[in-house]
This record gives sequence, C-alpha cells and structure tokens, in this order.
Amino acid sequence: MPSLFAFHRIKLLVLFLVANLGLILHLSLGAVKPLSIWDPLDVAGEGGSAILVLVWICLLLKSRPAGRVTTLLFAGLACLFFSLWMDVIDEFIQLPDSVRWDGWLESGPMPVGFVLLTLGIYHWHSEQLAINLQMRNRERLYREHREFDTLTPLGGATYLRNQIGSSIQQAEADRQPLSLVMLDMDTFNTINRDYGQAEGDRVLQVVTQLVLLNLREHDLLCRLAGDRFVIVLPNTLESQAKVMAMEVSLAIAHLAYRTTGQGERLVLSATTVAVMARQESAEGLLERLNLRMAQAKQMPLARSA
Ligand SMILES: Nc1nc2c(ncn2[C@@H]2O[C@H](COP(=O)(O)OP(=O)(O)OP(=O)(O)O)[C@@H](O)[C@H]2O)c(=O)[nH]1
Repeated sequence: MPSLFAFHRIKLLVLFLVANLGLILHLSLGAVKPLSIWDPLDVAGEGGSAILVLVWICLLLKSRPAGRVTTLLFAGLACLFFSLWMDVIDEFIQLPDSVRWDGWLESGPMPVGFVLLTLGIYHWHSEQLAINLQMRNRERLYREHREFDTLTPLGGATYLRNQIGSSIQQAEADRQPLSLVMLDMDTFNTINRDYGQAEGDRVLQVVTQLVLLNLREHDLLCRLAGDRFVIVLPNTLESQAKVMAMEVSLAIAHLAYRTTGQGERLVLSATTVAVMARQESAEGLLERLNLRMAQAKQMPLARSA
C-alpha cells in the first residue's frame, strides 16, 4: 500500500511555505534578540507545543485517507501550529513597536483552528458511526486495537476471553442463555503446503467474511488462533447454537473458492461445535469448547455441532 503521506503532499507544502513566510516576515522587519534575553521556559513551552502539534499532524496524515474530515482536522491543527510557531519566533526576533500585526498572527489562527478542529471532529463522529456499522460482529463496545488480528481483522484470543467474561456476566444478570460456537478448518495445513501461505491467508479472510454474513446483529466472531474461530452468541440456547454451527459449516462447504494463481477450485470444510455456558469462568467455558472440538476432530462423521 502506498504511504498515505503521498496523498497529502500539497497540504504539507502549504504549511511549510506559510510557516516560512511568517519567519521571513519577522526576519525582514525585526532584529534577532540577544541570547541573554531569551526566556528558556517560554522557548521550551511554546517550541515544545509547536513540535507536538506537528507530530499530531504527521500522525493524522499518516493514518487517514484524504477527504473532508482529514482536511478539516489538518486545517485546524495547521492553524494551531502557526499560532504557536509565531509565538516561538517572537521569543527570538524583536519587531519594531510600530508593528501591530504580530499579535494578530499569534492569536488570530488559534480560535479559527479550534473551530476547524471542532468541525472536523464532528464529521469524524459521523464517519465513525458508518465504520462502526461495518465493524458489526467484529467488535463490541470495547475497542483495543492491540488485541485485534491484522489478517482477518477480528478480535484475537485476549479480546475473545475478555468478551466471553463480560458476556457470561451479562447473561447471568439478564438470566439469559449464552452459547459459543467453535469453528476449525479441516486440513488447512494442506492449503498452505500445496498453494502457499498467502493462499492460506486468503482462505482465512474469505471464510471470515462468509461467517460474518451468517451472524445476527449481536453475535461476535473472534479468531482464537490459526484456523480456529469462536462465535459468541448471547441469548442463545445450545440447540439454537448447534443449528447456527451447522449453517456456518454448510456455507463453508458450499463456497466456490478458487485459488488466486491457477483458479483451482478448493473444497473447503470446517468442523464446528457448540456449547452453552454453565456457571463457570470464561477460561472454563473455552476449555470445554476446545475439548468438544478435539472430540469432534477425532470423529470425522460428527464434525458439525
Ligand atoms: N496461511 C496461514 N496459515 C496459518 C496461519 N496461522 C496458522 N496457520 C497454519 O494453519 C495450520 C493449522 O494446522 P492444523 O492445526 O494441523 O490444522 P488442520 O491442517 O486444519 O488440521 P485439522 O484441524 O486436524 O483438520 C498450520 O500449518 C499453521 O501453520 C495464518 O495466519 N495464515
């Protein structure tokens, strides 16, 4: 993927030019102050703040695609940076008393920047609501990006354990059943072996999409490890979970998956098992689910639920 910075070159160029214009204006009309009257505290405070705002700008441009939200956030931060930059320059360059505009350059862009930032954050909020919809079935109200697997991208084992823990508590409080379904691809290592790791990765991504399509609004899919996934099913009895497990298994078996290289048709299959939570810890429930999976893998004819 090309660096997102590439899309923002013009913005950075404009900021660079405007910042330098301010500096040149000061240098052309004022005189450099003697070192003895520099105030190190002011220089450190204002200079440090300006540098931090520059870091925010870089992180923003490095992580966001171009568009209205990015432009507003950038414009807001650029105004803040310019105000702080003028403040820093003021520490080193003495302008004649007749000059009045320097105060405007220092204080004017700051409120404009805050207004632009507020607008940007408002539109960011609307954008995030749309993204949340896309993330349905992938995350709950709790987000911790370090617990997300980058390939699929689903919550990993730590995220899953935390979510099972909170789902158990919620189920007990609501006096509702909670079930889990585990899904493990069959002979997945042969795909890696015969078609390469990248093809295996693609299979995992496609299977993830397919399983997500089979879930209800409040269900959660996580990747426990390798080719093993777990679905958390609130308000669900074991019998209902078994039906869902069967449906997911059938969907995978009926998927017409073709390899990216030669377009060969791969027959995919997964073993699925379901358990309902009893009065036990998240770890205990997950252990029982793993045990059920180990038993199902040993009985090839009973590989669903
Ligand atoms: N492509 C790819 N392979 C992975 C990833 N994580 C784990 N694997 C591989 O997945 C394979 C899983 O192998 P096994 O646990 O034997 O599973 P299996 O081949 O499906 O065998 P059974 O489950 O017994 O049917 C191993 O070869 C791992 O190296 C991944 O992120 N991408």
